[in-house]
Amino acid sequence: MDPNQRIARISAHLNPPNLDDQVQISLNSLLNRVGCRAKGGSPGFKVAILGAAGGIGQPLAMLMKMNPLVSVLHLYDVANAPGVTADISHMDTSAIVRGFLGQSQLEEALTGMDLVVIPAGVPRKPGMTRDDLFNINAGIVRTLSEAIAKCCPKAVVNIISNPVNSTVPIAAEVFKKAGTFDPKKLMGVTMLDVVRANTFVAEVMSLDPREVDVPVVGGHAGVTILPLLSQVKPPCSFTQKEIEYLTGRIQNGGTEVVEAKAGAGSATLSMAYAAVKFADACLRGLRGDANIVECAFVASHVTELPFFASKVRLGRCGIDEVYGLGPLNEYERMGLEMAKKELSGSIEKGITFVKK
Ligand SMILES: NC(=O)c1ccc[n+]([C@@H]2O[C@H](COP(=O)([O-])OP(=O)(O)OC[C@H]3O[C@@H](n4cnc5c(N)ncnc54)[C@H](O)[C@@H]3O)[C@@H](O)[C@H]2O)c1
Ligand SMILES: O=C(O)C[C@H](O)C(=O)O
Repeated sequence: MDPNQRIARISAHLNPPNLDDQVQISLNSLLNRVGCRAKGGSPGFKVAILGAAGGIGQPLAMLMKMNPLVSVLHLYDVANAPGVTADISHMDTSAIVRGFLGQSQLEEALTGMDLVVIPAGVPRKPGMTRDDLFNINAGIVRTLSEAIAKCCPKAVVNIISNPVNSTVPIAAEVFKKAGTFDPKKLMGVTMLDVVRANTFVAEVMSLDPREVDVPVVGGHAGVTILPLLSQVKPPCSFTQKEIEYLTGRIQNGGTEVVEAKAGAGSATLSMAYAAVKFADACLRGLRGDANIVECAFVASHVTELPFFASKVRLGRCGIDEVYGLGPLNEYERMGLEMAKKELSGSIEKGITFVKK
């Protein structure tokens, strides 16, 4: 198709001829006011990465710069943000990149953002649990969330910093205090568990990992990571030995990388890949694409706990629907009880940290 014809077709889609200008403007301002994106809004999204100079932040920034849905990319860190920004900004893709260094530039980094991705914080070393990171990362996530509440309260927020089972409740509590909490906008990123589960199941079943879809629910630490192998697509039948091997490997995927890196940090490259996969799903949802379904750790009524990871449908306002768990087998029901027990303490710890 001739490029001019293509532009005309796209703009007709963004601005349907049956809406007169005044109606379109009112619709846009109404949707903006409730924190949703309108048809006819900017074709690109503004994305900030907080912790952009870190092990995850750098490859994540590179992959986001390659994403055609991103028009503006803000890279914030307390160290080395200018260097990473200069480097990434030379890539010949369309997103405009700006760097922000240190607390004094945090508010500028956040103003006007549609999506904020947070990989700021310290990673594990061998022998540590994710909860051992709480003392340092809880404060970092609280500070960053306070700035989000002030500067871009309608942004979708993707939290990567560990322990996710506590940092998401921390962010929620900060937003509640500020009066800006919208459960549709806050998501803990558990996509790496799904990415790992797809890979390991594909290995066992000799499938192409791109064709495998494993729901992983619960949370993001040890036994709270609950792969639902009875719901794998395409349908697979596993032996009990395979189920135990796969469940253990998926739950310990993070530790496998921490030990292999032997003190040099935790998963960064696979995490950047997973973070971009999830961020891209959020952006496609904001754009209005249909049927965008991914797993994430979110405010939830799926169990008695206030937060839980399950499949969610992403849309123009963030999360449009949180799905239930579907039918579980006996092994998964036992796993669910163990997951809930541990999750409950981690969620409470996050909430108490902000309330105290
Ligand atoms: N959700 C997941 O699946 C998942 C996967 C891997 C890692 N993680 C977590 O992501 C976090 C980051 O891991 P990493 O390997 O990139 O660590 P890293 O140490 O390589 O990078 C962290 C970055 O955060 C920056 N930072 C520290 N304090 C900050 C602040 N107050 N504001 C902004 N930036 C700040 C640091 O300067 C650094 O550049 C860790 O907590 C890790 O456990 C989560
Ligand atoms: O394991 C870690 O500490 C990092 C991350 O949560 C992971 O799952 O790789």
